[in-house]
Amino acid sequence: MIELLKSHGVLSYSQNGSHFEPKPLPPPIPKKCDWEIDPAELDFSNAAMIGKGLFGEIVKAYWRGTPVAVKRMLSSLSDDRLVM
Ligand SMILES: Nc1ncnc2c1ncn2[C@@H]1O[C@H](COP(=O)(O)OP(=O)(O)OP(=O)(O)O)[C@@H](O)[C@H]1O
Repeated sequence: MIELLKSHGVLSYSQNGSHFEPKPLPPPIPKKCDWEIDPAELDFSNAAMIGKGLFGEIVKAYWRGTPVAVKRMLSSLSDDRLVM
């Protein structure tokens, strides 16, 4: 088992080289993902509704000049007590 863990790089030598120990965990993933956009960059000046679902409406807006579909939660559902 030790050999298997070593071969997968899960174990490494301790600092003084006397024994193997688990590798330190990588740093946590940052909260803001790189695919997350800043809502302030959405341009709704020529927005048009293009669809509606149970929880929200879909509007065509622009992000950095690119047309995008934005789902906006229905205001009737925006009360925290109703959001699951
Ligand atoms: N990316 C998109 N581009 C164009 N139209 C879209 C896009 N996403 C949704 N729509 C339109 O909006 C309608 C509703 O989409 P939505 O994702 O809200 O549906 P839903 O999954 O049924 O909704 P809900 O999860 O709120 O019940 C779609 O049927 C479609 O006509």
